[in-house]
Amino acid sequence: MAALYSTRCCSYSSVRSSPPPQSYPYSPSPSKLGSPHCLTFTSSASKRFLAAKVSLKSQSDSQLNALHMQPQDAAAVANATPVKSDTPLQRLKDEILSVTSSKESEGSVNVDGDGNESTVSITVVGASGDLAKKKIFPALFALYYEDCLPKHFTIYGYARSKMTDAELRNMVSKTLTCRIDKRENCNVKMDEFLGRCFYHPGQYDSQENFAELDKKLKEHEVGRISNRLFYLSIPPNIFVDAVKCASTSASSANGWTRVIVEKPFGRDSESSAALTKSLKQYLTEDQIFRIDHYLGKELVENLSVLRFSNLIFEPLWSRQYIRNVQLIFSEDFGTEGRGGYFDHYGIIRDIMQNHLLQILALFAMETPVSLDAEDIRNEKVKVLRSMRPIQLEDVVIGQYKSHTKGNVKYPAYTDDKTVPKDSLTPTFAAAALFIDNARWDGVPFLMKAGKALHTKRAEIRVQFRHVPGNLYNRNFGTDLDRATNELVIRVQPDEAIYLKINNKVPGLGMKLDRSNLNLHYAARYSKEIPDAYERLLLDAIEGERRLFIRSDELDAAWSLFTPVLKELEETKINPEYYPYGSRGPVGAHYLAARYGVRWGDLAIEQ
Ligand SMILES: NC(=O)C1=CN([C@@H]2O[C@H](COP(=O)(O)OP(=O)(O)OC[C@H]3O[C@@H](n4cnc5c(N)ncnc54)[C@H](OP(=O)(O)O)[C@@H]3O)[C@@H](O)[C@H]2O)C=CC1
Ligand SMILES: O=C1O[C@H](COP(=O)(O)O)[C@@H](O)[C@H](O)[C@H]1O
Repeated sequence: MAALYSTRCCSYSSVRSSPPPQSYPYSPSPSKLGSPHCLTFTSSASKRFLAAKVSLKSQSDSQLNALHMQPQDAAAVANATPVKSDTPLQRLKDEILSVTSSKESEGSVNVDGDGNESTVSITVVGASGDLAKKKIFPALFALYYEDCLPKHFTIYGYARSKMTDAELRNMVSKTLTCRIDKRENCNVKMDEFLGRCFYHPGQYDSQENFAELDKKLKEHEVGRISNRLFYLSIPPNIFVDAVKCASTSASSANGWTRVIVEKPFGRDSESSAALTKSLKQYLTEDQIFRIDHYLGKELVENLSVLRFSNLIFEPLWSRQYIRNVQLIFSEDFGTEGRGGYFDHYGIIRDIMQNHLLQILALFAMETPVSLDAEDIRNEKVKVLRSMRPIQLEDVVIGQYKSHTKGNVKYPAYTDDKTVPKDSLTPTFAAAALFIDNARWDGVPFLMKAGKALHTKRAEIRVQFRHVPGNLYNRNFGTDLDRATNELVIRVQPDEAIYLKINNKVPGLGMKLDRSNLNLHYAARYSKEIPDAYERLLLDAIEGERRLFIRSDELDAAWSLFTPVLKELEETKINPEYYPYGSRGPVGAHYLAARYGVRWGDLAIEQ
């Protein structure tokens, strides 16, 4: 369960610009801020308290509300002299006590019921690789810098490459950066952090090597309750071997063991189901944290806040007012260096089936019962399962070709040595999707994703319907589309949420223009936005599953895309070639036009 305002006590939560409202169940006292110990209390106890309060709500709303409970009050209730068992107060007490004790071994507690301290060991499997260097170690350092990691933690790198601890530290140190807005003691913190990083060389399919790792982890855990997180930052063909060895030879004996799995989770329904089945031989669903790093991005996380905590959006969030929704991803670089991987997957599997579809599900879901991970994921699955099968004619694919600009020659996709010269793999795709439910019936959700385009951007564009009988129609000439409102959620770069409205240009005449009501993050918030991997790693440590993909979500996502992917591949559809650095194939415009849509990112004023 997660709260709208972070319950985390580490300064990570300082991203918010104003304090939580008084009615929120827990505001950390200043003395707790920054203390690694309080991670336990804020994230676990207040969540459990909320769970207890929510489940009791139906019994006696007014009486419970009258209690004005805070976690400290909850603790007081829990310690109070027993009262008659049928009163709301006693029931609340029972609930708090039972929820607190039942899942203790699961949460990121630092102290168990008997006062024993626990420790978290994080093993980055594939530590010598690109993702580990680029994202995982820097994110772990950022969490350490922000005092978000538990007091007792150890980080192990594991890979086949021969490296000493010192060499790993040297490698990692080159990738660490300080926050732009927080540099105080950064070098000291870096040294401290590196001192907690170790390396163990080993094969991914060797029980023996993982048993050696286990031995080393135990030395660091010095008898404390051991919680272990394995991050699989390795190619997918070795996921199962690594999971088998980690779970049988290096899982925790007395705490939790969790495994973060990176995408790709298969390449179609069958391979994904096979992967899930294999993983579940060694892990329960609760132990598997399938990462989609787009879910950790600030503005994606904010989608629910925008929808469910502002009166003005949710009433408009349906076919009645929304004409179309656009999910746009573009990168201004190609697949250079990753061609081998990419050619096996293509842009639909790389971006659409996961990142864009996840955003779509969050955007379109019904109001969840609560912010609990299962409630949110239940609603997302419903959306995915309500989606109409994608028709081949609703998909456009493209591949970038070489282009010379000035004196620079940009390569074609197939110029990459690891890509077959005759590859038809799409580096661009656009698709029209539909959700056949009461809320979204008939509303096109247009997706567009591409590599080697003119810009790097990820955004959600919501185009609203025309104002019926608009008194000012004549001010817009024949182009009524220009008069419709558009909400843009710019996920990256330069995060922003802006709403295009019609406005009178000041003056004696009646001239209208379109202006933006603009929430520009850089202007509004002085804090640096944490990288998605920071949020996701912290959630995995805390056992928060809301931003990870459940297996039924994954199945539903693959069921939607597998048939059309198969059709594209079996019929060997030729991609439309577009120059490196361009806006992509014109076919995307024809596709949009078929549904009366104009891509929002083409407008002059964006
Ligand atoms: N890089 C990125 O930006 C992203 C990556 N991912 C996913 O994250 C995972 C890791 O990505 P990335 O770091 O780029 O991967 P790498 O190709 O860099 O591989 C990671 C490590 O795995 C080992 N390895 C590589 N190939 C093999 C092989 N064929 N057999 C056994 N071991 C191998 C290597 O370590 P050693 O030789 O030392 O054992 C390597 O350093 C992958 O699943 C990828 O799809 C997801 C999103 C983005
Ligand atoms: O998962 C992936 O994401 C990256 C884009 O991530 P971003 O956070 O930099 O926007 C993409 O380049 C890569 O192809 C894909 O596998």
